[in-house]
Amino acid sequence: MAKKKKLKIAIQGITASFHEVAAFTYFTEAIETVECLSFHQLCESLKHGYSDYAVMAIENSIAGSILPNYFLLQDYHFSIIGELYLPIHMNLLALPGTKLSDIKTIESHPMAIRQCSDFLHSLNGVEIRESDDTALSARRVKELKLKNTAAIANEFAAKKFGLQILEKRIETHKKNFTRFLVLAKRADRKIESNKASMCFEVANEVGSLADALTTFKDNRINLTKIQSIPIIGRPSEYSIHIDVEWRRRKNYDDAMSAVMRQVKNLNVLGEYKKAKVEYK
Ligand SMILES: O=C(O)C(=O)C[C@]1(C(=O)O)C=C[C@@H](O)C=C1
Repeated sequence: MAKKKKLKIAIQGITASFHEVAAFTYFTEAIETVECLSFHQLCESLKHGYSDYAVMAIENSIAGSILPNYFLLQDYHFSIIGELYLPIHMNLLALPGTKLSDIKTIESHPMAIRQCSDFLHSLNGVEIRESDDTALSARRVKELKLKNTAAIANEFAAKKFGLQILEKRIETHKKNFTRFLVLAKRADRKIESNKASMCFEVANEVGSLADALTTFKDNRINLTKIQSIPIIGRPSEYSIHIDVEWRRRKNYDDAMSAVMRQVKNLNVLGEYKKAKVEYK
């Protein structure tokens, strides 16, 4: 029997990155990951068909929204077909035999650095360097035998690249999670959805945003996220991104047909199944 082809999933970062963990956690079928060293590259991979889906971090419970990714969602017109909340545990990794006092430089992905700011502020005289990916930083320490550099990454990266964990769980708050979106080129009509993401613009007038949000409230639609996104070239004007969830589909449909008349440039970015936040 012919072997079933594995789904190709674009991830930001390399093997053992948090994106790879997110991809293997979300998909139950056989997958292979397509490594991308930026979120822009990840979108290009999906756009040109080098991957079937993409997994994209969108917000973190310590570091907040990844604003550039909201722009990418608007620009690429992909469909959000799912989401995942992944618990994030950060570790400081170094070559075996290294002591914390040997470390002169710490490098990692900027979102990882922001999640460990309390720990990093407690160190003196250590240079913090941003990289494209947590796992890539770990691999660099190993491959270049960097004796005075440590990487912030997960425990899989420690194992994969043969590094020692110098400090465990250095995230500023132990209940730390990153929300990832699963993107496809087209919407999947088979998905039984109870959550949606959308963006729109409102007139710069008293109450225009409040009116639109009240429409959701009146239809018993729960707002789970609101993010304003600057409109480039129109200073002080914003596009509003919201995530909403519902119990009864009819409530959502009713709210949408009313909201459509209250806002401009309404763009539904995806309807999908809401994920649970499970702390470990
Ligand atoms: O560097 C990684 O390992 C990533 O997968 C990127 C990323 C991010 O973009 O937020 C993913 C999860 C964590 O929040 C830290 C970094």
